Amino acid sequence: MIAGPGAGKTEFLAQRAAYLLQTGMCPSPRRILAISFKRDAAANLGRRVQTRVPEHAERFVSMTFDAFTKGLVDKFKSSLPRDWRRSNSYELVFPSGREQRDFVNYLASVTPTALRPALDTLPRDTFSADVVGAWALPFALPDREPASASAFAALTWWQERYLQTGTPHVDFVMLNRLAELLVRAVPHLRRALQITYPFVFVDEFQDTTLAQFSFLKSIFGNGTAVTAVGDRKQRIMGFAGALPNAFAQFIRDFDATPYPLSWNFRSSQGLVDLQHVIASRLDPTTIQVISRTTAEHGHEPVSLWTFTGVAREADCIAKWIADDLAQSQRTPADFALVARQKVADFEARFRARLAEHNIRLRNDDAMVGKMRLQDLLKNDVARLLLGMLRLAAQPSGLGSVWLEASRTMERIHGAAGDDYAVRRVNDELTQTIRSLHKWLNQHPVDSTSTSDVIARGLELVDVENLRRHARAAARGEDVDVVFDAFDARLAQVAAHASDWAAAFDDFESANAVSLLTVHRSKSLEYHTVFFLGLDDDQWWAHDRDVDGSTSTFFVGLSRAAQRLIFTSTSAFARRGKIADLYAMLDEAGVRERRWI
Ligand SMILES: Nc1ncnc2c1ncn2[C@@H]1O[C@H](COP(=O)(O)OP(=O)(O)OP(=O)(O)O)[C@@H](O)[C@H]1O
Repeated sequence: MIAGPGAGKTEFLAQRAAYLLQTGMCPSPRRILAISFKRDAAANLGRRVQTRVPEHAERFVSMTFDAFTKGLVDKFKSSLPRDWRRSNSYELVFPSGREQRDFVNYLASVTPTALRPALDTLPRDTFSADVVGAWALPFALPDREPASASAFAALTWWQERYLQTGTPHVDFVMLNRLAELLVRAVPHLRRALQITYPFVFVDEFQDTTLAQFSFLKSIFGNGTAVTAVGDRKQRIMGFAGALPNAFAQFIRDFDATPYPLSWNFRSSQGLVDLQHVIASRLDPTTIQVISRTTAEHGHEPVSLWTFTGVAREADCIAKWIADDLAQSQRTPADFALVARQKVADFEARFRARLAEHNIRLRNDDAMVGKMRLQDLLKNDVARLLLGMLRLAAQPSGLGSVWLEASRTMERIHGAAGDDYAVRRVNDELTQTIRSLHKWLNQHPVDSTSTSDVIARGLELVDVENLRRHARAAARGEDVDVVFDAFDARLAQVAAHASDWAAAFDDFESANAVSLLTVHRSKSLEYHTVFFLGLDDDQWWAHDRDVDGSTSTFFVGLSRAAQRLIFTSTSAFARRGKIADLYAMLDEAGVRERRWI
């Protein structure tokens, strides 16, 4: 399914899942495996299916590519061919672009003379994705040096990081390669996966890397119904090794039939017209999409606001949002501040200015412990813990929080569909919340450590059961990382809160203006989007990869449903590196408003 933003690709996957599960086309105990690139996208899709068919949600497994491959390796690593088996547990690492470049430089000193000239052809910035990711691990280590420079380079990478004595260091590309080797080396495992998952969905397929593609093909290339959805124009992971044209390769290798969609259910027509100008630049064959959303009266769909300085920008926008909220039914969560990459540059200023109007800001990109806030807030286990704490601190008026917590508990205890078990789980939840309520009353926010709160909450639920559930729901994800991140976030908000109810409310900041990068905004939507910083500072790397950068521009601007406002504080932006982006806005007739 190849279609533009807002066409309903994710919604289509949720509907297809409900259809396959309800009609028995995917009969119990078989499951659907849905693979996404972002944890948040995996959680969104899982939730959409949960809402539609709660009685079958158990059989819809939605996770990220990385969690799936890591889960396989963690569970079956003892079945790896002998040369690749390691007795030490590994350390997960994330090689930076610089490490990869340094490694390619280092190769020159160890590569046999005959292969040296070919070293220059190896990609430096995407070495891990393109070279290590492309090399299929042989069952046994070769006893002679590989004949090609890329195979030699990949093997050397494995030797330095994984095969030598000591703690092995692996990144997600290496985990992917190990998982691929596993399913090749253990036919029973491949067969078990194929039987368990007769249907596989892959969202955002345009961002698939070579390693992910070949892994998918190794397991599900034969006999499994694989549905890939995405939009070539939203390919924004080129820097991380996304295939140049994953769809063409998919159509060829999986013998797939492509279907286009030509509606946009998200954005009003004025926004769709702007999107068409940029889409046509990215793909001249793009068809004109029709908006299926009614434009609300009184809005200018797109505009460009320029300011004399950053303080003025934050001031005006905060006041404008406050006025808009006062005159409408909208809430702060209808607004997003999106930036190319450096959102931290905006955070303090906008937080302070919005606070003057009693409006909260939530930085979805902020790191809490080892997680991004957005991922933490979408995590099932974190949501359950937070839900229980919120219910304990504020026993009435949180019906939807109760419903979500009780549904999660039912899933954890495998109670869904069994009336007696459901009642028992709900009784237990009520008891837990009562007990927590008492405890919180005796331990005020200003004199209690947040880790004690978490420990108390976990004491009351069956924590081992919770761990098992978390492992099954998102294989490969470490629950302790979630607990640490939870603690970090709670400590952050508790420091300024007058009581626990306020702290837990602040934790989620559900009713806040979101601040996030374009990458984090992927697949999300907001009534009004401010696309901040249309200047060389945010877009400094535009000329290095104009297509990738224009796709990023496209992803960011297509999050808006009714209003999109670009902003700039630089008088030279129009004539700088992103002059071509400004030219597209001019072509689309976007009007500039100068805030003096
Ligand atoms: N058939 C439909 N009828 C009505 N609304 C729909 C339909 N399909 C999708 N929507 C709504 O349109 C919006 C966009 O849908 P969705 O998120 O599935 O789009 P997408 O194609 O995945 O977008 P993107 O590529 O931008 O992430 C959502 O609010 C969704 O609920």
